[in-house]
Amino acid sequence: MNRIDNDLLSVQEARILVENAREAQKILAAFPQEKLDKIVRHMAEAACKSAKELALLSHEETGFGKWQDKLVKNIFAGDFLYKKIKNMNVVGIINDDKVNKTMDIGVPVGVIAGLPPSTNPASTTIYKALLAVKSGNGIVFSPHPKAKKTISKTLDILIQAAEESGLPSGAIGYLRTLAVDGTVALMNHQDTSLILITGVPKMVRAAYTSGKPTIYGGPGNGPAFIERSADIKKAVEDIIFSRTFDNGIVPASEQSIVAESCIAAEVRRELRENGAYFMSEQESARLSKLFFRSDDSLNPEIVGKSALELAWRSGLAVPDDTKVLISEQKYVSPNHPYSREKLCPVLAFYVEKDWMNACEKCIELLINEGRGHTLVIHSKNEEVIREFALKKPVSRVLVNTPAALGGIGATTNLFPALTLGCGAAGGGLTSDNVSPMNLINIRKVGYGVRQIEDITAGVPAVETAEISKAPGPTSRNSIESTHDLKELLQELMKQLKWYGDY
Ligand SMILES: CC(=O)SCCNC(=O)CCNC(=O)[C@H](O)C(C)(C)COP(=O)(O)OP(=O)(O)OC[C@H]1O[C@@H](n2cnc3c(N)ncnc32)[C@H](O)[C@@H]1OP(=O)(O)O
Repeated sequence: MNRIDNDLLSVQEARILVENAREAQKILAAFPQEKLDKIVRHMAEAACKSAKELALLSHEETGFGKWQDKLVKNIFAGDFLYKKIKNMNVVGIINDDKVNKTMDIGVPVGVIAGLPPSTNPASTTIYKALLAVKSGNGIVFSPHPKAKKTISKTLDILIQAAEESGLPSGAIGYLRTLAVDGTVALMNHQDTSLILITGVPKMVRAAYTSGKPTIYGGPGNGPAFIERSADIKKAVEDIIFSRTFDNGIVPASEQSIVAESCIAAEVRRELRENGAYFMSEQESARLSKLFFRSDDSLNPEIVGKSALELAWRSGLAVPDDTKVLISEQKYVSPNHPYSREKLCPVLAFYVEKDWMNACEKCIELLINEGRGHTLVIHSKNEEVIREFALKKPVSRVLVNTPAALGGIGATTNLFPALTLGCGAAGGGLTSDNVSPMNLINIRKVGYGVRQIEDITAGVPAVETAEISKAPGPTSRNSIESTHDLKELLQELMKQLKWYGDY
């Protein structure tokens, strides 16, 4: 098939998939929460059963990360996330305040366009599919072309389990013919209500161009600040663990360390003891040539590769037990390769004289890239932690934990999520760890009716304008004298009634 035929087929397919999902979602919208929950449970069980197979396939197909850590993430989505959402009320009456006489009704948004990244193809697909069904939505996926086999296989497993337990056919679908045109058609379709996208900068731009509400996991570039009161040994272990988890592919993970000068020597020593290799200036420059492509985008060749492989590729001689490559840096700039996100086990290392300067350095780094994402602080000083949390342009401040796992809610009590919102700071719709609650609209019901006397009770008389006594619309010319506010409101109510009668 030539490229034009492929593009046309993909567009056609996208249309049919969205229309099918729309029809199926109309049925799904009438399902009570318990019925949706039963389907979600079967999907989660099926995902866990195939977690290892999918982890291996993902690694084999993309070459990103480590299959063992991908297995952890698949189980995280299929089991840990499932346990978190299983008792949540998302659709129907989700809040009934009998005292204030208000009610919240969770209403599915409709059909979602889901785009998983090549870096976490199986786990993010499981996560998005569970969230969509839990919230009564249809979802049509556009698999990332570099992880097509993994995403298709994951979806085949989930769809079979879901449809066997009552999901209307077509509620979950995916494009078989992959092309940018088809993905754009999916996002632009009039029946697509929301786009849920993780990674892929070019597709994020296309999503925004569609004009549809878009929830996306933005780029990270989070620094880890080690403050003088920290348990340095534990902080370093956390950072190395996090930075090497799935070979540094999780956007919440640390991209740099900022240490106070009074503890810098000890931090360096601990880092070396835990498998960090501090590169010379020349070695740093050599390695950095691998980071970005000529169009300045991240080079996929380095993504999710081990420190040893990166060293080998750039001709650096490093010890065999090297886990992380570190470059000592002073300045932050958009053109500086060590000031940006790299999705591999490389860290920049900054030394600042005190926590206030460290605070500024972290802000500089985040403004440079990763605005709205995540930062981590290692400290026992609650005052510093609070000050840090108050000032940083991020949506997640993690304390004394590995950022890769803390950010996604594995080692913290944040919502377990594989799409981490970056809020307005990062140009996004939400700053949440995206949950099923982000995939519904909330219909508000107010039935505790307040009388006009209740509104005006205790309101002092004020200088104001009179409204024409005659029935009909008020005009500026009818302002004649002064009345108190209570009279004014009563007059307004009369006029509103007149409109009603009319
Ligand atoms: C838990 C989390 O939040 S996971 C988030 C992980 N973080 C990221 O993904 C960071 C941002 N991603 C990236 O920078 C890149 O995707 C990388 C570096 C990881 C991989 O880069 P690459 O292997 O070159 O793949 P890339 O994602 O750019 O896509 C390759 C091509 O497929 C296209 N493509 C991607 N997804 C789709 C899709 N669903 N449909 C059609 N085309 C697609 C891209 O537009 C791109 O087209 P181009 O070659 O014309 O530029």
